[in-house]
Amino acid sequence: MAETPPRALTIAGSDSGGAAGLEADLRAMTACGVHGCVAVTAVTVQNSLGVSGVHLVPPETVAAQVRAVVTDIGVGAAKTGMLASREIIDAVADVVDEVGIGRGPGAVPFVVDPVAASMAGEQLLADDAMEAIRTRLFPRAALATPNLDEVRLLAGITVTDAETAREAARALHAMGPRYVLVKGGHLRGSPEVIDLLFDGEQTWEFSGPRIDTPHVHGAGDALASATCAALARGATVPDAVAAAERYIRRAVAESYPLGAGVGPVSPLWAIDDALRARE
Ligand SMILES: Nc1ncnc2c1ncn2[C@@H]1O[C@H](COP(=O)(O)OP(=O)(O)O)[C@@H](O)[C@H]1O
Ligand SMILES: Cc1ncc(COP(=O)(O)OP(=O)(O)O)c(N)n1
Repeated sequence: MAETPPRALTIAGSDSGGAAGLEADLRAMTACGVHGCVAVTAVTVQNSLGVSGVHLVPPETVAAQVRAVVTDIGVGAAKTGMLASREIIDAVADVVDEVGIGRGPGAVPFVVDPVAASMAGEQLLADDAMEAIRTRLFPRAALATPNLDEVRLLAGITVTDAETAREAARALHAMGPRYVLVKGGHLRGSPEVIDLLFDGEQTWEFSGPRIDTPHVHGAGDALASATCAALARGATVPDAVAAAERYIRRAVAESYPLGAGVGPVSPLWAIDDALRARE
């Protein structure tokens, strides 16, 4: 019998196409050496062409899943993905306080990925829920990981270059997260992708050439989950983000077509490496 591995929890929606959402989260956590647990918030009807339906899980069921996982299995870190509604965000904020996820003494780190829209622009978060992310989740977060569309919705800042990215990181940090990672994937004209981590004083820049692929579905989910996994293994936030950045670059480089639209990044690229080595 093997030892129990580190555990992490994703509080997220399901993507029937298996590219983003909790399906991407679990694959990324597995690839990063962590047993992933799930609190499902919503079932989406989704494929490579977009989202055509959303069915919400009752808020009390979302909270009950978190309680069931943490009180029995225990987790070293948790993350959010699609939270869908204000009511679910309120239930999550309450239950993470109850079970010791967040910022109190001895609390396990909480990564808030403020998922607001799908890659095709379909809304994944109700209009009145943005304010709840700002006021109820950000103050509990060790790390917030907005993409540039979410930066605009949350902070009202359109990022076009390094200076506006720094301005956005400062504005978002003032809303409460201990660290903010402004993800640069959506700055499509730029030959480099630059992600900026900020803790209120220090800035870390993670940059690399933009990989030429249209298939980036699930990139943000995999990045936040790899960070959450590294936190569950005991890394600091800057070290966890650095490890996740190395991981996501390779996942984007190994992305593949799937269906007629946008295909996924490859969270399990290390398995492909292992299989190739065995051939
Ligand atoms: N074309 C790309 N080349 C290299 N890295 C990328 C590319 N697209 C995305 N990434 C990486 O994936 C991360 C998440 O992608 P992004 O599109 O910014 O967020 P989301 O998937 O949440 O919309 C980026 O911050 C970046 O590190
Ligand atoms: C169920 C579900 N959750 C999250 C997303 C968004 O995924 P993300 O990796 O943040 O971004 P895109 O891949 O959509 O750019 C989703 N589509 N579905």
